Formats: sequence, C-alpha cells, structure tokens
Amino acid sequence: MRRPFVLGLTGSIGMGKSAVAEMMREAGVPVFDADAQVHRLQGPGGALLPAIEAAFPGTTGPAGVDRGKLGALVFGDKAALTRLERIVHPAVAAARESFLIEHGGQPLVVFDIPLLFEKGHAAGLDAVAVVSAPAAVQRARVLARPGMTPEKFAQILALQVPDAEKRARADHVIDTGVTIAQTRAMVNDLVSLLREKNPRG
Ligand SMILES: CC(C)(COP(=O)(O)OP(=O)(O)OC[C@H]1O[C@@H](n2cnc3c(N)ncnc32)[C@H](O)[C@@H]1O)[C@@H](O)C(=O)NCCC(=O)NCCS
Ligand SMILES: Nc1ncnc2c1ncn2[C@@H]1O[C@H](COP(=O)(O)OP(=O)(O)OP(=O)(O)O)[C@@H](O)[C@H]1O
Repeated sequence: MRRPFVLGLTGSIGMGKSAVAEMMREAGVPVFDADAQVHRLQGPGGALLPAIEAAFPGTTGPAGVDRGKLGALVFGDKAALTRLERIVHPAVAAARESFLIEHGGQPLVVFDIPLLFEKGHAAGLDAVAVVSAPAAVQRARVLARPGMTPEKFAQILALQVPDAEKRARADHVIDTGVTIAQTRAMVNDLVSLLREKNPRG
C-alpha cells in the first residue's frame, strides 16, 4: 500500500513550532498533533483514564486527568514518569498509525511531536524538521507569556535537548527568527520539495 512521506516537526519552547504547524496545515498538509492527542486521551471520558487512575489513584475525575496533580507526581520522579509514559506512549503511537491510514492517499503528512528528540520518537519518520530561532528571540517570546519567569524558563530549557543539537540532527531547519512571510515561504518551499521528492507519492 502507498504510504505518505512522514515529516517529524519539532522545536524547543517558544521557537514557533505551533505557528509553523499551522502554516503546514494552510499549505494543505495533514498535521498530527501529538500534544493535542495526549490531551484528548486524558480529557473527559478519555480512553486512558482507567489505566491512569489504576496507576496513580486520585488523579482522574469527570473532567479527565488533573494535570497539575499528575504532573506533581511524575515530574521529578523518573520511575513514576516512566510508568505514565508506558500508558500514554503506546496509545499515541496507535493514534499516529490510524492517522497515517486515514491520510494514506496523501504524498506528505506531518507529525508534530514536541519531545521528538527527547523521547526518541524518530522511528517511522522519513525526515525531521526543526523549528528554530536565535536564543534571544526565543527568550523574549517565552518571557512575554503570562506567568512565565526566568527561573521556570531555565527549568524547562534544562529538560530539553539544546537547540544547537536539534539543528545538527535535523534534516531541515525552519527559521522563525525572521518575518512571518519569510518563514511561510520556507515552509511552502519545504512542502513542495517533499511532495515532489516523495518516492512513494
Ligand atoms: C504529566 C502531565 C499530565 C502534565 O501535564 P501538564 O499540562 O501539566 O504539562 P505539559 O504536558 O504541558 O508538560 C509540561 C512540560 O513538561 C514536559 N514534559 C511533558 N511530558 C514529559 C515527559 N514524558 N518527559 C519529559 N518532559 C515532559 C513538556 O515538554 C513541557 O515542557 C503530562 O505532561 C503527561 O501526561 N506527560 C506524559 C505523556 C507524555 O510523554 N507526553 C508528551 C507527548 S507524547
Ligand atoms: N517568522 C516567524 N515564524 C513563526 N512565528 C513567528 C515568527 N515571527 C514571530 N512569530 C511569533 O512567535 C510566536 C511563536 O510562538 P509559538 O507559541 O508558536 O511557539 P512554540 O514553539 O509553538 O511554543 P511551544 O513549543 O512552547 O508551545 C508566535 O506568536 C508567532 O506569531
């Protein structure tokens, strides 16, 4: 069966990954949003609620997972985070497979995976694009968010694979330290290139 070319899309906090994913959608590319999928699976009536409740009693309810409560249990406890990941990641992988089947007739699909390098999610991807901007631009964007502090920003950065390493490991780098129009042109060029070059398309 024909299979689309699968482009993984990632980037560190504040680099503009969401904006680039939206540009991809506007270019007509189906985009699988891993984060949104996790939220659905953990949301009201979500398929993962029974397994999460069994492993972490008291962390779920009619509104779904209490993310604050569960986060407090797993962030800072490696074994607990691993237990949670063993519940969440297979379900996300299954959703990705369904997405691929649903969009099997497309030449190109995008998997938007925030923790692509951190969690070793590169299997099954034909190429990886990293969204990147200069550190000063990233810092200014993140610190402009409500409730963000330099300390929180530093903590999050410490958990992420450094931008320089992501860029070095990427097949494509999308620069968002430029104008929106320039980034959009880069996105459209990349989409055209991958659609044309897709050996399976
Ligand atoms: C524990 C949960 C419920 C907390 O949710 P909450 O909305 O409070 O935080 P959010 O998801 O926005 O994450 C906060 C920060 O932690 C990082 N983070 C989230 N999950 C992980 C993880 N498994 N390993 C390392 N960092 C992580 C995120 O990149 C982000 O920077 C949630 O993070 C979760 O279920 N994580 C495990 C599933 C997972 O790995 N998700 C990543 C996408 S597949
Ligand atoms: N050239 C550009 N390309 C993309 N975004 C840009 C550009 N110039 C400015 N921006 C702005 O930068 C911001 C990037 O934030 P965005 O939330 O998309 O980052 P993110 O990487 O998705 O963050 P996170 O991964 O933490 O969710 C947006 O508000 C976007 O409008």
